[in-house]
Amino acid sequence: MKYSDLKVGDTYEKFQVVEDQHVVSFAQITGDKNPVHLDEEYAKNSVFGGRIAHGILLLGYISAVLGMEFPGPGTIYMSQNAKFLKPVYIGEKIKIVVKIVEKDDNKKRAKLLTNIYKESGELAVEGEAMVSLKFL
Ligand SMILES: C[C@@H](O)CC(=O)SCCNC(=O)CCNC(=O)[C@H](O)C(C)(C)COP(=O)(O)OP(=O)(O)OC[C@H]1O[C@@H](n2cnc3c(N)ncnc32)[C@H](O)[C@@H]1OP(=O)(O)O
Repeated sequence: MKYSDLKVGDTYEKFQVVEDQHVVSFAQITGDKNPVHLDEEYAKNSVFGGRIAHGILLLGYISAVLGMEFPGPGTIYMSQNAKFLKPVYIGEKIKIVVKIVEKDDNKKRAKLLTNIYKESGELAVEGEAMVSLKFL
């Protein structure tokens, strides 16, 4: 995709299953072995009632969309903010939505809405990213 192909309002959606192996691998890679992600018994007795995905793993799925699909290879992260509004459970099929909300044609940058929805349709992660698209 070229910078000139992208328009404000363009939207991309992707479904992603949060696999147990993703959570286990993420915990091993980063060292975040918080029992709410890994320990069934602990998580069952927590406020969430079951194991949930790391918030940053969820942002990783967004990163993968930005870097590989929309806008795609050449996209460079400048910033990403996020509010984790609802927990996402292991095995859930989430919907990732990326939308171009602003373009800066001089700097070839874009502001993106980056949201994740639960299977129930509830907003789980509300976020915004700024990306450089100079290298598309
Ligand atoms: C460090 C790692 O190992 C751990 C993780 O990664 S945990 C995984 C990522 N986090 C989550 O999955 C958490 C998902 N979010 C929630 O379950 C809930 O939002 C919460 C338990 C964090 C907070 O719930 P609660 O205390 O019940 O708050 P309310 O829903 O009653 O809302 C009250 C007001 O706070 C606002 N708010 C709620 N959550 C957030 C948030 N994440 N960020 C910013 N603001 C939040 C909410 O909008 C309400 O605002 P209002 O103005 O009063 O309406």
